[in-house]
Amino acid sequence: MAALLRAEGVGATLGRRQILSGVDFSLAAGEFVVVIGPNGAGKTTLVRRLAGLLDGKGAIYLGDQKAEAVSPRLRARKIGYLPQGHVFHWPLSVADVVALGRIPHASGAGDLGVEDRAAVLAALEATGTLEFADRSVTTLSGGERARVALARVLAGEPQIILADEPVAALDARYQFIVLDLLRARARAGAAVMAVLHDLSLAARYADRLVMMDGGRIVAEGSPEVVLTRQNLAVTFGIRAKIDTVEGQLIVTPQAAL
Ligand SMILES: Nc1ncnc2c1ncn2[C@@H]1O[C@H](COP(=O)(O)OP(=O)(O)OP(=O)(O)O)[C@@H](O)[C@H]1O
Repeated sequence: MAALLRAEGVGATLGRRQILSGVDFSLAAGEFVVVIGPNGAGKTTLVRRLAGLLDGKGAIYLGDQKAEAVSPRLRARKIGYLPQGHVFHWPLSVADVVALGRIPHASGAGDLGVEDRAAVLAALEATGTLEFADRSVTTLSGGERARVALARVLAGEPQIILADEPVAALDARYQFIVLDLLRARARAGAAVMAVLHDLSLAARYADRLVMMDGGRIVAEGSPEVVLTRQNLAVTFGIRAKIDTVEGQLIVTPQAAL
């Protein structure tokens, strides 16, 4: 299937450090790709580079157009970026925060139309945040805020979703709900990439896994191909038990090496 997002030989330098180098990556419509890697591997940097928030070597394409040739407004409509550990600084209501996700679609006056309101409501419902739609985001728990941040992204109905640790703050039930939601977006035709730390969840949800280390992609493919004892030892520095239970790969980290 044609890639909605493609990176060719991308790099990024932060401070004076080369953080990413020579990364080739693609994300097709209908695909759910999960990126894994140890702390400092460059996952967030890759997500930010793909989202157009960092410059660097290489090229990024949206469809067959270079990303920088696409207007910022259209880019914002196409790409939904969920940052890691998003912090809200303003005491806006949850409904208003989620409505911000419609800004790239707004008319000149910025008013919400019928479609906008429907998308906001659907995102609130899907993320279980409708029940506190009128509350200020600053009064919510960490997991509740994380779901509001996701709702804002979903409200924009982007073709491409780049989610950096979307379930890190969530309880076990909401981890499934949110990953089911992201997978459903992919099945409905979006191209979805998520960074996850839980390797069993990564295996369960990924159509394709991308393992990073030292700013590079070190393994890529099906969970069975990527999540080997050897790769987990070399890349994560862990000894792990790998089982298949009811067709699902389960990774149990056992010790740091
Ligand atoms: N502004 C900066 N200046 C120098 N180094 C930076 C800067 N920002 C990030 N880094 C470094 O770049 C490397 C990659 O960071 P990045 O946030 O992409 O890692 P990550 O894989 O997302 O890690 P984590 O799992 O901890 O979130 C890290 O070693 C980090 O310290």
